Amino acid sequence: MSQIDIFDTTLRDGEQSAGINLNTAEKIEIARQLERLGVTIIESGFPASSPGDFDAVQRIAGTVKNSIVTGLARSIQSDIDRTWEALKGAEQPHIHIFLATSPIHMETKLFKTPEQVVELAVESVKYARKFFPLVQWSAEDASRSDPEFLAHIIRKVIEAGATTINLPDTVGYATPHEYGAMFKYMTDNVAGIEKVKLSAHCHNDLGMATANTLAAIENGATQIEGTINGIGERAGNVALEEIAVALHIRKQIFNIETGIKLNEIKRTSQLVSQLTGSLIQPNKAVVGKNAFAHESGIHQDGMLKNPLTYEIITPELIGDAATELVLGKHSGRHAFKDRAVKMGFDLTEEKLNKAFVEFKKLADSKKEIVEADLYVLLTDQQIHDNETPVYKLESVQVQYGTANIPTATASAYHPNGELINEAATGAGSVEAIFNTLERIVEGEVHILDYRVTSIGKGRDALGEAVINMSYNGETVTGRDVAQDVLEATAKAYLNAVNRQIVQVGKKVRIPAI
Ligand SMILES: CC(=O)SCCNC(=O)CCNC(=O)[C@H](O)C(C)(C)COP(=O)(O)OP(=O)(O)OC[C@H]1O[C@@H](n2cnc3c(N)ncnc32)[C@H](O)[C@@H]1OP(=O)(O)O
Ligand SMILES: CC(C)C(=O)C(=O)O
Repeated sequence: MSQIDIFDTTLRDGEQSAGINLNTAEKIEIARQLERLGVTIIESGFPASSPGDFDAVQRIAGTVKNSIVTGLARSIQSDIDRTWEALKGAEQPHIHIFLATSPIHMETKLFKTPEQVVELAVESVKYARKFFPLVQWSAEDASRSDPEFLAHIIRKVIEAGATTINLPDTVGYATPHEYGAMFKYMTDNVAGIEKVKLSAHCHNDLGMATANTLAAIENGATQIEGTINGIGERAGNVALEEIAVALHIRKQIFNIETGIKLNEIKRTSQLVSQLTGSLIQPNKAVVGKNAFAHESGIHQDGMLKNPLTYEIITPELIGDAATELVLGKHSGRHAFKDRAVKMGFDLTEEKLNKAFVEFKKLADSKKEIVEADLYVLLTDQQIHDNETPVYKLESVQVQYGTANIPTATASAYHPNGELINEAATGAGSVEAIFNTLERIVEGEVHILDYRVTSIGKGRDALGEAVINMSYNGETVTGRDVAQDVLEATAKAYLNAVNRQIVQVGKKVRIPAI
């Protein structure tokens, strides 16, 4: 198995993302985690660009011991001098010098002829080698450069002392075939290229950064540059976690070792997201919130029977929590039953089926069913006894306005099967409901306690009502949930009454909720 180097540029190209600005302390924290992750090189900034970047690069070089620390510089002596100032205390001083080689950049940005560009590249590499044992030279916009010219300038900078040659797809323009072909062309046509490291640096403008990087590896790249979570200029850089995991999962194809501690990936990703304030899209490969979440019934059934049916990466591999079978409208009975059993419910098939029907109804109106929702649903099934007739709420309606007296109307089936309609007023909507239901229910009710809370998070969280009452001299508690707290209140009221009726009917004690 051969080894490739991982060059992390989260703190340089990653920080070039619009809206990201890390201070020195944050950069040091990320650098320490990158070191733990096992990256070979940390590009910690562009020392000549600002005093803040200079400070961060210098301090990271003094802190990190197990990864090489580098800084970016233009092909300008003062940039190189500044980088040396920042990095001279590093264990293995390394500089990254770049110069554009594509016609469009040379002509319209640098205003230089190809010959002038070669001369400048050679001069700057020679100058840098006076100080730095390790000099990486990047041909900015390599993928839009003329291959013959690129091969020529690479020969010259290798002669001048470059120890790494980087061929960036600066604007994310190349296709995997083209990018791989460029590496092959350089390996075939530049004598001595095997003596230096050959690096890939891909941007994601067309969503091909990962594929391009893998194509470079297949065609001779020995170093990969990228960022954590794929942050970076415009659409970002290649996400290093994707490369590391792809090389691991498909090792039969690549036969490559990266030195990355895969189980540090999740932690690194979260730290970078937190400190940069750059959120990770939920469906992001490897580190997205949904990367290990299975929502549909057929997938969940497969996962329960054999996880390999739908899971090519385990969350444990990258240091993430366990796989999640998210219960929602696409879930099936197998996943539902599995969760009920894990939650400690031991229901008959019939009751599970009934709960499943209720679950599907609820899932139609709620994005995600959380355990608290399930708890209520399954508990209801556990206590519900079809043989004892009970009260059943048909409908409830409340009229409320600051200028009106709150009035509730309700219809409910009496245990004898009769549909009863009643209305009453109250000091508020809840009292109006209580007063209305008191007219429907036979017997004496005294409300002892009442509370409402929300179940789950977000706007579509369910409302839960819990009512503790004395009914016909016995203390009972009723609980229910609904999208609306007033509906939950009416149901909880009748549930409390029904629990007493069922207890009396069965002559058994039902445990308190
Ligand atoms: C592909 C990449 O990601 S390259 C890295 C990009 N990163 C950054 O630019 C972040 C940090 N940059 C900065 O803080 C500033 O741009 C600085 C401090 C580096 C330079 O600022 P300024 O001196 O005001 O120049 P400005 O950024 O406006 O223009 C860049 C100049 O560098 C020149 N230049 C660009 N690349 C190179 C290079 N590799 N070598 C030499 N000169 C270069 C440009 O031609 C332009 O020169 P000009 O002023 O003669 O026209
Ligand atoms: C400086 C170089 C390597 C770069 O960031 C790019 O070309 O994208």
